[in-house]
Amino acid sequence: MSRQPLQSTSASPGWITPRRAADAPLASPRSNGVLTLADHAARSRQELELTPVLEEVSIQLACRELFKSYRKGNIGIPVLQGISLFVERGEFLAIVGQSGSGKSTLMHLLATLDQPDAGEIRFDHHRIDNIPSAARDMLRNRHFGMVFQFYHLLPEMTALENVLAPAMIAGGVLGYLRNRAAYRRRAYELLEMVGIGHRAKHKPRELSGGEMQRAAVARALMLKPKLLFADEPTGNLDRASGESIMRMLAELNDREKLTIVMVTHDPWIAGQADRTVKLVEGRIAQG
Ligand SMILES: Nc1ncnc2c1ncn2[C@@H]1O[C@H](COP(=O)(O)OP(=O)(O)OP(=O)(O)O)[C@@H](O)[C@H]1O
Repeated sequence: MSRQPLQSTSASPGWITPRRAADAPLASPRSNGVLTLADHAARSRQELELTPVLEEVSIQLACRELFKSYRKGNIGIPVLQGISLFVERGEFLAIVGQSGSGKSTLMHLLATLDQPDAGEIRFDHHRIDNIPSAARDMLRNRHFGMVFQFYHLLPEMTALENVLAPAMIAGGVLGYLRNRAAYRRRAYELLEMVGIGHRAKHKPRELSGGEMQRAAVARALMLKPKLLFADEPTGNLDRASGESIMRMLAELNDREKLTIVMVTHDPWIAGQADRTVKLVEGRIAQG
């Protein structure tokens, strides 16, 4: 993929602030000392000027020198030890490594489900590791799709309702009700697209593993994400179901140019991606 220089006028994504970042005073704390979302966006722009390596427009997600430890009593268990990587727009990246090497931890940080101890993460050139948790929630809801090994579908909801859930969260009850017909149409279309339209009214316990993962993919696509994170998406499936989920992801990447970051320990699954990054004991393996 060709790289182009950054256009520093790139628009601020809607999840940061309804105000344009360029309009905000540069990183000025409010009188009560609390930074607003606009301040965070502006600060990101300031820092951007100091970090040319992350400025290329083709780079959608990047992290630099990420460290993460877990605490067990008084003992810190280092898991990530200085991870730097980037993901280009439209790229399909696989993160591989042995069990315990830190793959899921890294993906959780990149997807803002957890925060690093040190280092930075940028999405569309904006810092996302240090923004308030409400902004992180909004970012995930509006711009990230997530697919997990164990599906994480809500058990009391039908497949259709699970697919609709991100729209309900994004718009609140009123927003959802206002656009209910359009949302339901899209949810049905997505269930058809992933091949389980006939299971729309079924609850997760009435679906096979492969069907649950298809419903999870449809849910992840509901709000047209810019980036899809998939953590061992085939890890709980038999070979045939796993291959068909992978064909679906590869097609989304090919046709829709959807950026995908996938964690897997399976070499065949990783082979479906454009590029592979290998973790060894919390570091990126060289070569
Ligand atoms: N919440 C936690 N508290 C303490 N330790 C944790 C926690 N989550 C993960 N770990 C530890 O961090 C290390 C990395 O875990 P992680 O799940 O990121 O590895 P992984 O490469 O995804 O492994 P797998 O392929 O088995 O899922 C492991 O040693 C794990 O035990």
